[in-house]
Amino acid sequence: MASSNSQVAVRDRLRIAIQKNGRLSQPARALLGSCGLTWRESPDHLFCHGESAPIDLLLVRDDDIPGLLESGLCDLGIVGRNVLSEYNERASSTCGQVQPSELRGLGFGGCRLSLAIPQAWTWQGAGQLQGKRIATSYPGLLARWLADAGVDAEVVELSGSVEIAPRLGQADAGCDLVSSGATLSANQLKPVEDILYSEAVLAGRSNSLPPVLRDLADTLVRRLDGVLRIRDSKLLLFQASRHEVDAVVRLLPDAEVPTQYPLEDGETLALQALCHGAVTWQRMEELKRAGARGLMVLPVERMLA
Ligand SMILES: Nc1ncnc2c1ncn2[C@@H]1O[C@H](COP(=O)(O)OP(=O)(O)OP(=O)(O)O)[C@@H](O)[C@H]1O
Ligand SMILES: O=P(O)(O)OC[C@H]1O[C@H](OP(=O)(O)OP(=O)(O)O)[C@H](O)[C@@H]1O
Ligand SMILES: [Mg+2]
Repeated sequence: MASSNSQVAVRDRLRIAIQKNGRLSQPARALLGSCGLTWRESPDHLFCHGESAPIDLLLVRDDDIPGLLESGLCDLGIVGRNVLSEYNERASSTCGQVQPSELRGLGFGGCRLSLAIPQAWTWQGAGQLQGKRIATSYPGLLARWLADAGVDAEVVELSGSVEIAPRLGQADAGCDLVSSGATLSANQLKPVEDILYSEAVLAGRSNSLPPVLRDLADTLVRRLDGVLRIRDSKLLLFQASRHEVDAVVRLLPDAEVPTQYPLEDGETLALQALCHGAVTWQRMEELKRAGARGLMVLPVERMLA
């Protein structure tokens, strides 16, 4: 994609690209929404004007996001690590501008890029692939893995339905995304090596934005950090006698240091702790046995560090 740094210089609104239709579309929108962003809705359009902040949304094919970032037409993007890594793997062999990099893992869209062989084969290691044909939509990442393993194999590039290639005789093995493994087993394949662990990531060109856009991007990333940090967090409120507090706090290794207030009797403390792990009924009962009283578990809506 051609360079367009001049367009970056004149823009004063941040642009963030997300997938238009697909697995990452809704979770990406929801995540940005929980950062306080709203847009003028236009379901059939590819550009949504930001209302709550000068941050506009671009709705595109996920494969196009790294290129939009590299060209400067877009400032941030939400895309699978698999797509970003493949783009950078290919770009590194051609050289060019500042490549987009991963700024944050976002905790959804989890899957693996795995090498899969016919179920009838017994896996004996990478050497078994010497001289074989491997179908994939990720030729850059696969070629890198093969080179690292010292294996000379033919990479057969397909844009989709990779799992059917061995059945059709188009390839001997495949390399594709795996989540439940159902698609592989439906095609009589089995995963033998994981090449990449992927999830949706926030991507951008760090340190290359003009000041106005960088301030907007920094604000958004700070909000995002707050949202990600509390996503599975709960606020625990309880009381405990002074001599039992240590025993209760030992049961909260995933909590931040609790805030403590002495009550009037001088013996009881009121405590509040931000807990980052699951607070199940069983866990509450253990806390109660250790001396916690009046336990309350509250959702955390927002947090700004
Ligand atoms: N089975 C899966 N389970 C979980 N996440 C997946 C799975 N398959 C893909 N993903 C993740 O979701 C991303 C988007 O997948 P999707 O199938 O919607 O992409 P696509 O068909 O390439 O869409 P587009 O039309 O935008 O090009 C993938 O790049 C990957 O990061
Ligand atoms: O391990 P599983 O849970 O079966 O998931 C893996 C499948 O999911 C993705 O395909 P998708 O369903 O998105 O179809 P597409 O590649 O044609 O878009 C991926 O390309 C695999 O084929
Ligand atoms: Mg795609």
